[in-house]
Order: sequence, then structure tokens, then C-alpha cells
Amino acid sequence: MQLEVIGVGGAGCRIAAAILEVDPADHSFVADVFAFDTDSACLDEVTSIPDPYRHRYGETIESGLNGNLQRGRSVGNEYVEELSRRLDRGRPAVADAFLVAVGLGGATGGGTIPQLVENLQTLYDAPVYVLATLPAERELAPPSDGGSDAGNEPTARPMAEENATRTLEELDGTADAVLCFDNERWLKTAETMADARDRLNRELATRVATFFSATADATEEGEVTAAETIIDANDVGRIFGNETGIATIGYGKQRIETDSGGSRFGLGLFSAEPSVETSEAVSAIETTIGKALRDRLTLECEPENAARAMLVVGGPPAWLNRRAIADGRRTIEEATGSVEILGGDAPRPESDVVFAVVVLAGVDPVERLEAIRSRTTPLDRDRTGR
Ligand SMILES: Nc1nc2c(ncn2[C@@H]2O[C@H](COP(=O)(O)OP(=O)(O)OP(=O)(O)O)[C@@H](O)[C@H]2O)c(=O)[nH]1
Repeated sequence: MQLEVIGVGGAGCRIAAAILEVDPADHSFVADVFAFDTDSACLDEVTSIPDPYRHRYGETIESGLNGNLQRGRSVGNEYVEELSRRLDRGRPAVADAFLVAVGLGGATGGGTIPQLVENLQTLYDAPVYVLATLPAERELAPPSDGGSDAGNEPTARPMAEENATRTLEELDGTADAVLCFDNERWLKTAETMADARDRLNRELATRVATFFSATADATEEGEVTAAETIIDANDVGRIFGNETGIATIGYGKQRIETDSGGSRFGLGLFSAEPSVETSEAVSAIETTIGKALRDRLTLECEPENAARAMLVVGGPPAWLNRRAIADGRRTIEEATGSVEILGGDAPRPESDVVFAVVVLAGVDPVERLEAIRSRTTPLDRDRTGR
């Protein structure tokens, strides 16, 4: 499948750029990448996105909206048509889906994307998925006294959780699904968002790219090996759903021996066919699926609270042991309590890793989101008109 990736606001633009940077040449899933921001300094940084696809809006705004979501909404409202027109520089009409990246704690991204998503839903038939970061708790606090930055942000965003809750409420019923990344969970002790963001964005982009590239056709740059079970845009749509469900991704990989030790290439006299010890392949697949399910998800949740799940296992074809993949699927079934599960494989002849991606979707409840909501004052229904 081919995605139109649109980053809005600082986080959104940086994440969109990170995705473009890891889009694999042999299975490219990125049709176009756009970066939209009110802050020109941020747009200047995302140089991997070609200039015509970077767009500053709200010309009178100096350097972002500083978390003022109400202002963000009115700016979003004013500029949504302009942003939608900008997309005509790409190929939105033939995209299989839109992926709109945003940091939920902010005002530019948070203020604009509900309206942008709604507009995309009106203009195009393709589903619109939101890729959203949740704010870290340390962002809420003012800078610490005494010079030690002990994990407190140089610039606090006291409204970040409130903004996140409001923006998720606004997206409810418009975005097909919201794929979340929890900054809090991925930051190290005493690390600031500013210090960590490039690392976090690479981690997130790797997961997004590994998953979506499994749905992309091989380009001429890649050696073509057909997947046994191909996953496509329809499968992704089935798993993500269209009711603004929350989704999270788990990822595991294991490097394998490909050019020495005889594990990949058979040394038999009569065969140059790759041969792999079954036990090695089974073990690699078990390990990676275990990691994907049990190591950090992009948003932690109880797997049994997922309504749907997808497992993608990839690597050199000789390593993709059918029985191990089927067993892995059963592991996911058990962990999730046998919800609707789709599986696929991603043969990568040139690769020296076996990997697994698990997507859990329609997750409800999510403890972390409940906690953020519980700290947010009840919605002012008069203000939003809902
Ligand atoms: N993972 C990740 N999160 C980020 C990054 N930058 C910011 N964030 C998060 O996103 C939230 C919003 O920050 P921005 O995206 O810069 O905000 P904005 O949408 O540009 O809005 P304003 O700055 O208020 O105009 C922050 O509170 C952080 O939680 C980033 O590069 N990566």
C-alpha cells in the first residue's frame, strides 16, 4: 500500500521526516510526505522533506502557538483549505491511506488535525490514520530549580495532557484509527524531550516503516520474492477499523548469520539453495514474536483489551518457517483472547534480520489514556458545541 504521510506541528513534521528517512527503497510505502507548521524554524529543520512539500501557515504567528489549543483550533479552521490544497502537489487521490502525524500535547498540530482529518475524509475515499504522540509527564512541570534539569523540560507544557485529551475527543468519529506512541514510556530517566526526540522518532519510524513496508509491493530495486500471505491496504483497514480505535505497535528483531557459519547457505555439493536449520529458524521467529508482544509497545496496553491484531513476520525467505509463524499467531491469539487476527509475511532476501511486528488495534480501555483523561477537567461542551 502507498501512504500520504502528513506531519503537522513540530512533532508531526519531525516524525514525518523520520518515516521518510527509513522508508525502504526495496519496499517503499511512502507516496509523499508533507510537513505543515506555523513555526518556520521547525520546517527549516526537516530537510529530508523536499521544499515544495513543506509549508508554513499562519504567517502572523511568530514561533508556534505555545500550547494554546483554542488558538490552534481557530488557526486550523482558517487554514485547513489551504493545507488540503497543498496536498495536490502530491498524489492524494491515488493513496491507499493517509497517515497524519501529530504531537497531541501541542496547539498547532492538535488544533489543526481534527479539521484536516475531517477534510481528508470528505475529499478522498482512503482511510485516514492518525499517528499521535502522548505527552511525557515531565513536560508538564516547570523547569527545576538549581540548575539541575533532572528530566524537567527547559520549556514546560503545562497544558499538554489537557490538549491531548481535547484533541483525541475532537478526532473521535473522524479519524479511522489513532496509532499512539507514548513519549513518557520511551524516555529515559532524566532525559528531556528535546534531547530524546530524534531517538524516539527513529524508534517510532522504524516500527511504522517495518509494518507498512510489509504491505508495499517490491520496487525494481529489490529482489522479488512473493510473500506466502500478502497483506494489503484492505487487511490494514480491517485491523485498524474505522471507528477511531486506538492502535499500538510492537516490534522485535534478531540478527541472523547469513554469510558465515553455514547457517543460511547450504554447503552441500549438489545444492546452492539456501538452507537453514529448522530449529534455528523456529527459535528466531519465536524470539522476535515474543519481543514484539512483550517488549515495549508504542503505547502500553493489555493485549486482551485489543479487538483486533495483526502479526507480520519478515526476513530471508529460508528463515520464514511456516509452522513457527503459525505457532506465533497462536501466541497472539492466546495473549489477546482470540480476537480477530490477521497474519502476513514479508520475505526480504537481502536482509540479515528476522523481524516480527504485532499491531494491536481497537484497544479499549488503555490505562495510560484513562490516567491522562482523569487529570483533565471535564469537557466544556458549550465551547466545542458537542
Ligand atoms: N516523539 C516526539 N514527540 C514530540 C516531538 N516534538 C514534540 N513532541 C511532543 O509533541 C507535543 C507537542 O509539541 P509540538 O508538536 O512541537 O507542538 P505543536 O503542534 O507544534 O504546537 P505548538 O508548539 O503549541 O504551536 C509535545 O508536548 C511533546 O510531547 C518529537 O520530535 N518527537
